Amino acid sequence: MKALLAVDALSLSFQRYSGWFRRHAVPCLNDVSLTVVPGEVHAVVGASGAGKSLMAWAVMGLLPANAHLSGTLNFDGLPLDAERLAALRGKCLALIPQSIAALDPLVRSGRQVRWSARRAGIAAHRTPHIARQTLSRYGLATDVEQAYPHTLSGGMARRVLLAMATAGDADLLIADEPTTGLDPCNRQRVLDYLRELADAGKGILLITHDLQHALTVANRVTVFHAGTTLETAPSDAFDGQGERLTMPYTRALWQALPSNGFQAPARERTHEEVLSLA
Ligand SMILES: Nc1ncnc2c1ncn2[C@@H]1O[C@H](COP(=O)(O)OP(=O)(O)OP(=O)(O)O)[C@@H](O)[C@H]1O
Ligand code: NI
Repeated sequence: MKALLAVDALSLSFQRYSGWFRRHAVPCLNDVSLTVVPGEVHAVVGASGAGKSLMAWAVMGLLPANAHLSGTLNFDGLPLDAERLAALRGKCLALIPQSIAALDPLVRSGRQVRWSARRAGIAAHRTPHIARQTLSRYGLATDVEQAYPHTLSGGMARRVLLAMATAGDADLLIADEPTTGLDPCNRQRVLDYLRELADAGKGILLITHDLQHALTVANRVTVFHAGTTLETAPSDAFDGQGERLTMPYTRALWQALPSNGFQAPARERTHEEVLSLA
């Protein structure tokens, strides 16, 4: 099936000044590759600082000016250059950002969702209805529409971000840690909703720390480590002792889950050891 999103050999570094004139490049991503096809939830898992959010920002064209990017990004078979990104962002590609600081503190939640719908090209007279419908889908009552972000709990604010990203019915949704701070019931509800979107033909890139919960909805899982993609495996390969997983690091992640008895490796591996198949 044709990929909705194809990230190929993506590398990223930041230019930093270490003196008045001395510049050096700080590498953050190296040879990151993955695809998202319509109808799938593709989970991206990996430790904190592995580069998962940076990849999301790179796809959305939201990196700061000192970022240097190489490799290719394709959306629906065509290169995702700056011009195309500007036209598609919010309409065809949407991001649920990791931080709730992305909400505007001075604007009521309902209005922010209406703006997102408007940016996605929905006619102005339809946006109040769409905003209400989207918020209620995530269990947010009408009073949340009137609330400013600082009066919401962390979990409620996260669901407002989710409503903003989904109000425009984008084909590709990148959800960066969308369940952080949610209670188990709401967490599963959000994951199930992402699954429903995929079943309706959308492509979902689900960035998470939580392999166990990701596996309840994902078709495929890509494992990130120290700025690179180690392996992409189908969800059903996360089974037994992980015999169908290629990389020892992926197997170790699987075996360390509570349901597998917290089998921790004897010692932490170096990055070189993680990259090797031994
Ligand atoms: N603007 C920036 N300039 C320089 N380095 C940065 C910048 N933004 C992020 N980094 C670095 O890039 C690395 C990857 O960060 P990123 O936020 O993508 O990790 P992550 O996998 O999303 O982690 P988490 O699971 O904690 O969200 C980190 O080491 C971070 O310090
Ligand atoms: Ni992140």
